[in-house]
Amino acid sequence: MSLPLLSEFVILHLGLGSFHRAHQAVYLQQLIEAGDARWSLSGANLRPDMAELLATLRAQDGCYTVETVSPAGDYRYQRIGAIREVLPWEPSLAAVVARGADPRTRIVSFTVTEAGYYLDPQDRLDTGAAELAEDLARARRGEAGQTIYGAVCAILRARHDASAGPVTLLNCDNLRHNGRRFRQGLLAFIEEAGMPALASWVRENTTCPNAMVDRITPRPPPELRARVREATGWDDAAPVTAERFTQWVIEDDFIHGRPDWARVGVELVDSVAPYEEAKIRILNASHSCIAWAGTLVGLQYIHEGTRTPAIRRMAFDYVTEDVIPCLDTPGHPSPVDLPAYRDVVLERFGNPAIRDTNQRVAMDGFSKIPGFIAPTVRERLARGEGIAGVAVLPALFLFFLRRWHAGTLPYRYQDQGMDEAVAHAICDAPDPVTAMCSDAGLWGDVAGDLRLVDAVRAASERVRTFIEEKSR
Ligand SMILES: NC(=O)c1ccc[n+]([C@@H]2O[C@H](COP(=O)([O-])OP(=O)(O)OC[C@H]3O[C@@H](n4cnc5c(N)ncnc54)[C@H](O)[C@@H]3O)[C@@H](O)[C@H]2O)c1
Ligand SMILES: OC[C@@H](O)C(O)[C@H](O)CO
Repeated sequence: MSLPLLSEFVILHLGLGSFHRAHQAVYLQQLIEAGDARWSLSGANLRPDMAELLATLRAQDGCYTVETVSPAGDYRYQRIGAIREVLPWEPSLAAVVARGADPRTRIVSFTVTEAGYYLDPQDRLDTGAAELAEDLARARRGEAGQTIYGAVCAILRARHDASAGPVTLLNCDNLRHNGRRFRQGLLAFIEEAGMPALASWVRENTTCPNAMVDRITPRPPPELRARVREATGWDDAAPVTAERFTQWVIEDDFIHGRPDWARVGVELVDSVAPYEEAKIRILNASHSCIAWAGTLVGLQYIHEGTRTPAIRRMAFDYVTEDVIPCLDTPGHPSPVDLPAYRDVVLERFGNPAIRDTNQRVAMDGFSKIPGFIAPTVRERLARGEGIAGVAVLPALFLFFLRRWHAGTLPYRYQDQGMDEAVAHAICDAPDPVTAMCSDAGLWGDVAGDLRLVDAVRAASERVRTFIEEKSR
């Protein structure tokens, strides 16, 4: 297959959702505008869920507008042309594999959501998941798959066969130790597919830096197109909108070169751990807290919940009482000013111009509880400390889940990590609190711990009172 020339070096990105276009593509655009055009992006989706958007982007030569809005309500518009190639989706992923095996491709990056990694709390690959089982069967037949592992496995096999050289695999999802854990899952997938020689090659010829990514990027609302047209004169059919704030911290472990991202504000560090812990536990977990609580009292947007004192208090207390003492200890002070970080995060959430929906942020609770919330419970219990602050979050989720179970949520709840039979069984149990707190998929080694059960039960009373007061 002949492929068009993109640039000297290429980043192949898998998962062309809103976030990639508002974050990684913007950094590369800024670098290009600063005069360094050695790198460009090729973008693709592993699933057929964005066919229309991909077609639109192709029709626009990969160009689109990013709208950003500051907490003070200042709007700015930037045209992005860094995605120089948009690969159409096809079941074989042939063009994706070919681009991945192109020697110019030095980085394969991806955003496939937290639920796209199929790792259990012990970081074992959940080979029982239907999509993964299908992809393993495809890999054994020499075909590409539609999970990140099935796709990257096919790319690496083609790259190995073509002697195309080493490649960095860069995870841009909200996942703790996202590079290391992806690598663990990938190697397990390749071994399970019966390709030990490829696994050895991957160990030697790839790196997977951990990275922390941050920019609140809501689903593009219908009115965005008109706003962009009004502001820029361009009738862009694929714009995105995001907050002005942006951050990308990456461990500097690239095996075959990288863009000079430091020129445009990317932080290249030795260890991303303190940044990702602060982000996941303070930003992402509080975000879910506000989305679940807001939904329970009939709110539609994140800023509305953040500006509701009782909801803000739940998030503030959770961070202040339970998270900060975990992340900033006398032996290991955090390089992040955590109270200031908390305050900035709450200010960002309160931005009314972002209009981020509770529906988007509430999703994937069955992946977010183990990833964002359970570590705080585990660490505090191990140290004999109380968990009253953090217990409010699963208590909110349980009320939320029971609304889903009863069919009374105001929107469709999406949760790729949820086994619906398990979720219904939790809600139908004589004691749903005990049932939820005993779920090993949510809580790992603290599942069933009576201190967790008691704390969530007490927190549930606080949540019940909150809902009753708000509905009076
Ligand atoms: N939106 C944000 O504010 C934000 C900020 C930081 C990080 N992120 C990360 O980016 C992810 C995507 O966010 P978005 O706003 O682009 O969402 P989106 O809905 O616009 O796009 C989701 C993308 O993930 C793909 N995908 C979903 N499940 C998959 C799976 N199981 N396997 C393979 N591909 C899958 C979809 O095809 C699509 O390309 C988030 O889940 C998060 O990890 C998002
Ligand atoms: O908490 C939901 C996330 O998608 C969030 O918007 C993002 O992580 C902010 O960077």
